[in-house]
Parts: sequence; structure tokens; C-alpha cells
Amino acid sequence: MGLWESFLNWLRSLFFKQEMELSLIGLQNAGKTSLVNVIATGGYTEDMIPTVGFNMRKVSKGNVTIKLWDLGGQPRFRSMWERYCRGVSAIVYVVDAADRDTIPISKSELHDLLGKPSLNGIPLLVLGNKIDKENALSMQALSEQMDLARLAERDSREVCCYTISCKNSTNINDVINWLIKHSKTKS
Ligand SMILES: Nc1nc2c(ncn2[C@@H]2O[C@H](COP(=O)(O)OP(=O)(O)OP(=O)(O)O)[C@@H](O)[C@H]2O)c(=O)[nH]1
Ligand SMILES: [Mg+2]
Repeated sequence: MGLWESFLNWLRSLFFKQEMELSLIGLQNAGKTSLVNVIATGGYTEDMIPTVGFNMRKVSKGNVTIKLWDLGGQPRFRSMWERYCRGVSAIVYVVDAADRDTIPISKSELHDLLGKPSLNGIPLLVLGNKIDKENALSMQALSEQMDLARLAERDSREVCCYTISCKNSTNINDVINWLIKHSKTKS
């Protein structure tokens, strides 16, 4: 980036600071914490420790400061999801697209959660992760199996779906761009 461009970006950042708060949910082993790491530092590792309860991370992307609530996906933590989704700018739901057996559970957890009136109208980004694996579902198949059309219609909510790989950093830029688009100007 040239000096002049950097200066302009700095000037812009003084006037247009944006911030957003996001919740990352989904079943255990889907790759939520891996996604936070990839967005924050670009780092990826195979040996991850399951999240106990939740973690909070703040990540800056350009003018946007993103506060991420990374929640544990094991059954005992799922009852907390709603509390951490209230009032966020967007909900990011991560699915292991290569673990076909768990898709029905993932779907029913998502549909139950979004049925709560407190979460009405919050935009939803569904991410089918692990597309580096051979048996991973396509975006269309995932979207059908998760019945995302019904969620968009039932709740008249914005719903978007991407397939990604945290391991290979595939489509991570699309995710970041979507997030930035859904941030709000700081008051
Ligand atoms: N092949 C592959 N493995 C991945 C990918 N993303 C994450 N993993 C692996 O999946 C496992 C679980 O990742 P985590 O990020 O801990 O999953 P999580 O959703 O945070 O799990 P909980 O904290 O228990 O809810 C780890 O072994 C990761 O290395 C990916 O894109 N491809
Ligand atoms: Mg985790």
C-alpha cells in the first residue's frame, strides 16, 4: 500500500470507526475456534482444545473492530447460545460440512435457536467448514439439508451461506467481507 493510500485510510478510520459484535455457534468440532484464529491471525492448527463455556476475542479489520463470542458447541453449553446471541449484529453458525451424520442435529439446533423471539431479525451467516475434505457437502446441498430457505422465510431474516476451509483459508475473505458489511457505525 502506498503512503498516500495509507494516509487516506488512516484519515477515514478517524471518522468512520465501525464496530460489531458477533456470536459464533454450532456443534462441537465444527471449527468455530479455528475460524476465530484464522480471522484473527491466519493461523491454523490441528490440535485444538474444545471450548469450555465461551471465549471472547476482539479482532480489528480495517476500520472495523469485531468482538467475537466463540461459544462451546458441546450439548451442555448449547443452552447458553441464546443469551450470547441477543443483540449481536450477526449470528455465525458453523457446520462441519464433511460430517454428514451430524447435519440433522446441527439443523435442529439452529432451527430451535432461531425460533426464540429474542433473536428475531438478526442476520445469519451459515458456514459449511472443512471443504478441504473429500466428502464435504456442496453449498447447495448444505443449504438444502439445513433448510435455510425455511429459516429465511419463517423469520423474514437475512440468511447467507458459504462453504469454507479454515485449514486452507478457502473463502475466508468472503466471510470477512460479509461481516464488515454487517457492522454498524459507532455512535
Ligand atoms: N480438515 C479440516 N479440519 C478442520 C478445519 N477447521 C477445523 N478443523 C479441525 O476440527 C477440529 C475442531 O476444531 P475447533 O475449532 O476446536 O472446533 P469448535 O467448533 O471450536 O469446537 P468446540 O469448541 O468444542 O465447540 C480441530 O481438530 C480442527 O483442527 C478445516 O477447515 N478442515
Ligand atoms: Mg471452540
